[in-house]
Amino acid sequence: MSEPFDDFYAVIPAGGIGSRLWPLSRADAPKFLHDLTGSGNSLLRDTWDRLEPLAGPERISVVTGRAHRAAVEAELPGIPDMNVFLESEPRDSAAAIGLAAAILHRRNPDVIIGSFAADHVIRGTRTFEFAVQQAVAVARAGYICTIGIQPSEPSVGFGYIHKGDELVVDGAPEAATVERFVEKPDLETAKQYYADRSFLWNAGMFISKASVLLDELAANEPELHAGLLELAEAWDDRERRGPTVDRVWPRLKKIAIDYAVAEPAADKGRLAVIPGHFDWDDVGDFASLTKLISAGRKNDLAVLGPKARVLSDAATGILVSQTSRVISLIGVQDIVVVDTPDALLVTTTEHAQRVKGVVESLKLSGRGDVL
Ligand SMILES: Nc1nc2c(ncn2[C@@H]2O[C@H](COP(=O)(O)OP(=O)(O)O[C@H]3O[C@H](CO)[C@@H](O)[C@H](O)[C@@H]3O)[C@@H](O)[C@H]2O)c(=O)[nH]1
Repeated sequence: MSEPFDDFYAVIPAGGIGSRLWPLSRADAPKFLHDLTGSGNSLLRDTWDRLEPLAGPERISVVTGRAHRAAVEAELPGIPDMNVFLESEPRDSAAAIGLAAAILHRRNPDVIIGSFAADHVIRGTRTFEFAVQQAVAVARAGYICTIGIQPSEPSVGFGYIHKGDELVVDGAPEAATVERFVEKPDLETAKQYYADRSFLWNAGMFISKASVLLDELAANEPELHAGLLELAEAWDDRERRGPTVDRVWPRLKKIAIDYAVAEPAADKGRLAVIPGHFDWDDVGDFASLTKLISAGRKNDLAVLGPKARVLSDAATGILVSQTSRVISLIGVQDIVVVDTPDALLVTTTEHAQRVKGVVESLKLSGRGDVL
């Protein structure tokens, strides 16, 4: 186990709904609260357990919606109350991570923060810890450090990091500069990046001094930055926190950290990268969930659900069951069936990315009750 660094705080933004995993993932049961690996733990709990050796329970904070407070505290009984930052509504990742940066910076101006998505699957504890330790060293040198994963396909669901020259930083032998950061390119561009081994996927982790992240936000999104400082100033005063959140939070710009910070920081030479040699999966849709559960056994049907009752004959793909209904699948390939008490999804792994479109349509047609 590695030594904790006294000035390092881990931040877990836990707010994404994971709409490509609907109807498994819902507004009131988002992806990070599910056990998708069969470990017996939610993804959020696994994230906490991964970070604890690096930051210790006193220095891990979670940014989440007010509605998820009880569920988060039940998953993480060791989290101190002052480390739970509650939003009144989702305002995307720049606001969520920026809020934690602003509060923690106000409490300690020298703090280094690392943000780690709440809903990823990572295997390889030692290599993960080594990557984060290097990233903290790079952050101490004044950079915003990302962790990059060698792409295994031309995905359009990730940010791409164009790795530059070696960056000489003590304690970070694998550090490199970043030439460019491109958030979610189109397919043609993704294919070019995939063919070029110097592009890495952004694993959704950003490690920097809180002050450096806030300076970048101030330069690129001054109104968002001003709102975050106002919130941080009132945060530790119990009387003022609630009214300030109600007034300021809903006005904050909705923008992802990748656009608000990573892309512009790369253009200014302030972004760095450490390659991650661990197994990483963001389990963003049912195609990746199928791969994860079937662990390479392509001729089997992957099944998720404690009460699943399935009869399958020559079927491949995935069945997710939250009911006790008997489901039989015969001679269907790469099928995705998700059976819940009030919604049923049937698609194929090839079309898994399009589930997000169903969620959008349901929103527009006023069927928020099944989201
Ligand atoms: N608290 C809170 N957290 C949020 C919110 N919106 C997003 N998050 C959290 O921020 C993290 C990333 O947000 P996503 O919205 O899931 O991002 P993405 O589309 O998957 O893309 C990001 O991650 C990819 C890797 O999975 C990256 O490749 C990509 O560049 C980007 O960073 C997740 O932990 C998510 O829970 C919010 O409003 N509130």
